[in-house]
Amino acid sequence: MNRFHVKHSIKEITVNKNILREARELYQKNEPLLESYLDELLDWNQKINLVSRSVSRETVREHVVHSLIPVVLGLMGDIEEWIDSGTGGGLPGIPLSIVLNEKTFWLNDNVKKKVMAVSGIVDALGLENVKTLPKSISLVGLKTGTGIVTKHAFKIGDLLRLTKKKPWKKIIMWKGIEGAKEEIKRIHSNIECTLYSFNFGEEFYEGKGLVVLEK
Ligand SMILES: C[S@@+](CC[C@H](N)C(=O)[O-])C[C@H]1O[C@@H](n2cnc3c(N)ncnc32)[C@H](O)[C@@H]1O
Repeated sequence: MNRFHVKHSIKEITVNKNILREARELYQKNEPLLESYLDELLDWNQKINLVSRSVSRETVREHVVHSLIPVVLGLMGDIEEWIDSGTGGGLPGIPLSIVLNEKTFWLNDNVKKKVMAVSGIVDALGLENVKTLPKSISLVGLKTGTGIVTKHAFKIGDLLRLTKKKPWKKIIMWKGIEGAKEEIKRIHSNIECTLYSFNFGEEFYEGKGLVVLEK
C-alpha cells in the first residue's frame, strides 16, 4: 500500500471574499446571542485564560466569524452530531451551536477548568443543544457518523492518531495552510483531504484555511 496515499487525493479549493461576507451576514442574523457569547467569554477570560488576555473584542468577534465559515461553505449539513475537540473557550463549537441550533455539539477539552468555564458560558446562554466532555479526545467514545471540528488545537497526524479506530465521518480543522500541507505529507492513512484556502484580502485570514478529512 502507498504510505502517502492521502497525498494523491488532496483537493485544493480557494475560497473567495463572498464567503466571508456571507459568514458576516450569518453573524448579523444571530447577533444578540453571539454578542452575549462575546460578553461571557471575555468575562470568564478575566478568571481563566481562555483566549489571549490582550485580545480585543473586535478580534474575538472575528474568531467567531471565522468559526462560522464551514456553515456557509455547506460543509456541516450532512451530520447531526459534532464534537469540538480542543474547544478552549468554546471556539468554534459555541458559535456553530448557536447558528446550527438543531444539531448537537459536544465541547471537548482535556483541561477541566476550561470545560468548567465553557459549561458556565453554555448555561448563561441557555444553549440546550450543547454538552461538555472534560477529557482527552482519545478517551471519548464517538457514535458512528459523528463529525469533529477543531480550531488550532492539533496537528493533523496527532488528531488522527488520537481518534484512530473511532467511527468519525468527517473532520474539519481550522489551520494555517502552509503548515497543514506539510502535515498532510506525513499522513499514512487512506482518507480524502480537501484544503480550503481563504483568499479574503484581510490580514486576520492571511495564510489561514480549513482542512476537511473524510473517510
Ligand atoms: C490553542 S487552544 C485552541 C482553543 C480554541 N479551539 C480556539 O481556537 O480558541 C488548544 C486546546 O486544545 C486542548 N487540547 C489539547 N490536547 C487535547 C486533547 N488530547 N483532547 C482534548 N483537548 C485537547 C487544550 O487544552 C487547549 O484548550
